[in-house]
Parts: sequence; structure tokens; C-alpha cells
Amino acid sequence: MDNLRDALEEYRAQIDDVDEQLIAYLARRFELSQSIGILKLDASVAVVQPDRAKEVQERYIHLGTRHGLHRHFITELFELIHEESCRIQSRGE
Ligand SMILES: C=C(O[C@@H]1C=C(C(=O)O)C=C[C@H]1O)C(=O)O
Repeated sequence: MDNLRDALEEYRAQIDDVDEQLIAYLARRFELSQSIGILKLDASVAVVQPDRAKEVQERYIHLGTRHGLHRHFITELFELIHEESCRIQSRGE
């Protein structure tokens, strides 16, 4: 039982570490979205760029499948990130 508890603790510590990195990278991605949003606002360019969004989504699927992730999961993940990215850009800050 001690072995099990130790092993769980070790894996959970690693998960916490990876989660921290995931959140930090997401925050960095959204900072970049915000910078793009300011450029778009100045140039009166639409926030949503369907061709670029499609290109990024395909890249997610390509990278995801290379790492053994489900296509459905990756698609949903990108939709969520894209929605938040556009929301941040629309704030116009
Ligand atoms: C960040 C951009 O704006 C939007 C958000 C995207 C994204 O978060 O990947 C991609 C395309 C756009 O719909 C961009 O134009 O590159």
C-alpha cells in the first residue's frame, strides 16, 4: 500500500508540474493573441481569420496524432483555445 501511495504521489507531482507548464504556455499564447488583436484593431482587420484558424487547427491535428492524441479531443481543444483567443482580441486592449 505504501508503494502504491508513493507511486501515486510521484505521478501526481509530475502531473502538477506539467499542468503548471500547460497553464503558463496557454497564458503566453493568449498574450500573443492580445498583441495580434491590437495590430488588427489599429488596421481594422477582422479578429476571426478563417484560413489561419483552419491552418492552425490542421497543425494541431497533425501534431496531436503524432503524439497519439484523439483527433476529436484535439479538435475540441483548438475550438476552445480559438474561441478564447478571439474573445481576448475582441476586448481591444
Ligand atoms: C491569432 C489570430 O486570430 C484568430 C485566432 C487564431 C488563433 O488563436 O490561433 C487564429 C486565427 C484567427 O481566427 C491570428 O489571426 O493569427
